Amino acid sequence: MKQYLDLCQRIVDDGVWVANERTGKRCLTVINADLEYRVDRNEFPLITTRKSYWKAAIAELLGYIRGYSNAADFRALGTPTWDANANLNEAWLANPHRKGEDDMGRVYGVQGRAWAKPDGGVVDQLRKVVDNLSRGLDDRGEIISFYNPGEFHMGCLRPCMHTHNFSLLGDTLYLTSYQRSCDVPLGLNFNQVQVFTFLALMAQITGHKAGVAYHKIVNAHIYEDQLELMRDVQLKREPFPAPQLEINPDIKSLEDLEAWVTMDDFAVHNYQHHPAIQYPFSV
Ligand SMILES: Nc1nc(=O)c2c([nH]1)NC[C@@H]1CN(c3ccc(C(=O)N[C@@H](CCC(=O)O)C(=O)O)cc3)CN21
Ligand SMILES: O=c1ccn([C@H]2C[C@H](O)[C@@H](COP(=O)(O)O)O2)c(=O)[nH]1
Repeated sequence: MKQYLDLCQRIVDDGVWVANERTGKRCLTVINADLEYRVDRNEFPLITTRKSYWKAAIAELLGYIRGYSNAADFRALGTPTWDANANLNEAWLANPHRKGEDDMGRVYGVQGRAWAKPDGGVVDQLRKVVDNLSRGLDDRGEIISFYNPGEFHMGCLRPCMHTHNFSLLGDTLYLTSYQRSCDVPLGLNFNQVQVFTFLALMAQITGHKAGVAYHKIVNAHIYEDQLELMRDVQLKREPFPAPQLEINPDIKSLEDLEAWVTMDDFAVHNYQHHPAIQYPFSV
């Protein structure tokens, strides 16, 4: 929690105002942040200085793992977080590649599970990583990348957390995740949960111990209409100790994640938090 608050304070103290054309808003911005999550100690990096809707964050991750491309599928899993980008962004609404209500296009999980090959067929990046790790192999390229510039025009948003790189040291699995753009009040609250949970789940289904997850962020920002709430409310609060994440031990394979897992297979223990803060969301 301290590293999150330090980053928020750093943006407030040292951030530079940058105009963002896509949203028409200004963002207070810093470049480069390195966060670490101790999955080995089960220190779940949930924000405690406001109520965090962690189930929605895990639902998003599960949707990416399943390769979803439709906001309705995300809603069915338990998160409305893709509704606005799928249905309220003018540029995407006018895009001829959009296949109707709720379509997100070729974003995130579509690239992770079905990256189109120029010579036909698709690459299932996640399947390859799971198969290698399951037999104890780290080929130094256990990478899942959602960043496909050749298909940006076919999706509602470029991926923000764009690359997940897994590593094996002995029987311990590590994850390094890269994020190009981070809405610190809203997005990071979710992304921390996702990086932690992704490592915990991958360790569980490939039969390894979970180690540390490293989260590398390039552009970390607070939108102008979020600043007051962050500076004058959230940053004035004292954090509570980290809670713990419990994952149903019956989840043993990628097929389990695809077929039957729901948010009921996740529980958080000892989550003490301050009251919710509703931050404005920029589409
Ligand atoms: N501007 C922006 N920020 C983001 O963080 C973001 C995007 N756009 N677009 C793509 C996804 C969608 N994400 C989202 C979208 C909404 C919330 C949100 O409204 N969170 C609320 C409540 C969530 C709930 O009730 O389930 C929160 O208080 O955390 C969070 C992340 C993260 N990403
Ligand atoms: O997982 C996510 C997804 C999105 N965001 C934020 C970061 C930015 O504020 C917007 C995306 O806008 P771009 O113009 O494409 O950078 O969404 C996030 O923090 N985490």
